[in-house]
Amino acid sequence: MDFFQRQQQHLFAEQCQVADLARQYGTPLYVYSKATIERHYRAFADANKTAGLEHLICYAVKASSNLGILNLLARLGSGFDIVSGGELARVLKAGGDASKVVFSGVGKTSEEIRYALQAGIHCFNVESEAEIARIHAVAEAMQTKAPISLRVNPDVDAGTHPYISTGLKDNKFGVPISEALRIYQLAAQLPYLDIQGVDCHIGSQLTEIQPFLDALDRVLMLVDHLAEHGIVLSHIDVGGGLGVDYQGEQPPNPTEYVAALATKLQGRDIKVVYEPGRAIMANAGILVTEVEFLKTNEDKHFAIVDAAMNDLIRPALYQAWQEIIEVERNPHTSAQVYDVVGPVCETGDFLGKDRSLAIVAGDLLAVRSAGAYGFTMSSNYNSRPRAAEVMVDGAQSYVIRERETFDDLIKGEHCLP
Ligand SMILES: Cc1ncc(COP(=O)(O)O)c(C=O)c1O
Ligand SMILES: N[C@@H](CCCC[NH3+])C(=O)O
Repeated sequence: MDFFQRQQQHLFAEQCQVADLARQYGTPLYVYSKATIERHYRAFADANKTAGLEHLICYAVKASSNLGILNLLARLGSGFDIVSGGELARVLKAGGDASKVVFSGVGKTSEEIRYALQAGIHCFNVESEAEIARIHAVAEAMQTKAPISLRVNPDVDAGTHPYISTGLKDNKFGVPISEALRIYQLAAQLPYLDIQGVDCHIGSQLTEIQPFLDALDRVLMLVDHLAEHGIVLSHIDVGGGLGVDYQGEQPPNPTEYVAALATKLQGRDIKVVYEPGRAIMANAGILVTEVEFLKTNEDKHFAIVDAAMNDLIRPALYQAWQEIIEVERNPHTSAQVYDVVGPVCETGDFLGKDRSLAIVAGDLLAVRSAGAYGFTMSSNYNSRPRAAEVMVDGAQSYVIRERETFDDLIKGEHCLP
């Protein structure tokens, strides 16, 4: 039975053999499905059209920033949510439209602000008063107006992992919603700023709709309050955060999510901006790895694989659970419970614990739901070259990032003279 037949949710529609890809491109290997990315993006876009909402979908580049993926999304009409000058460079290189870019993040440098203004982005999502002053100063020096939204913190519990919750008052993101009117009034006085909207992102991997709706209620109250004070906004950025099924979670799908927001937005003449990352990419990608050795210490069985925490850090960092399955069923062995670990010198280097797998050395495993915050969070720790990335398109596959070589690892470094 092959990998795709075993996919219960048919996330990869292509009839392409993962084992063939692993043989062709080597492991560890990130494999993405073009059809799945397109389907997920269109689910957001179509739901907005159905609801009759004026909208802009700004894919969160941090989820997966490969040029091939950005290019695919740009061709579908997507905008982009960026958090650095580097992400803007990627978007532009991939053919993204700068006028559909929103720039989030608490620590934008003057250089990044200048670059974004030169490119002509849609909006800066401003996260503090100090940042307002900085953006204004850069815009003034360039004799231009900077489009801004204020990221407000509605103090809503997203009910997600504390490391990926962003909308509580003790998180570093945004300004307290109670301070927003004063800060908008301050910004309205500054001649080189152009107030466009309001922004709110309460966290990632949300599996319930209610926190989104609670946050939107608070933001809408602010929008009305601002209008009473003569500050009329042209968009509401609802952020990203829609969760996915890693381990049987049942988050609303993009259609249900957009429909629920739309009920609150009915009758309002305001554009909605979305910043989805995970919902588009997580279940459009897998990480393929080969079993190097099987090892038993006392009662514990380990499958030592050639991918590690440097390739996929989510299990180590957030105790995240991602399904691990055999790429091909091995008829010559029976299932055993393993910790699936990498070669990195850290006890926390695991991809999964207590997984029942029927494997021998040389077999291939696939870590599912690895398309978001997988490759983008990878590193060269332990001087390990980063994996290749491949896009599957029907029966075709394309390398969208080549595997790093040992030489790549030492480029730009110098011994002492
Ligand atoms: C400001 C902002 N927008 C969008 C996203 C994308 O979130 P997600 O991948 O959960 O959709 C994030 C990450 O949490 C974020 O911080
Ligand atoms: N990196 C996180 C999500 C962070 C979202 C960024 N604000 C994850 O893998 O779940």
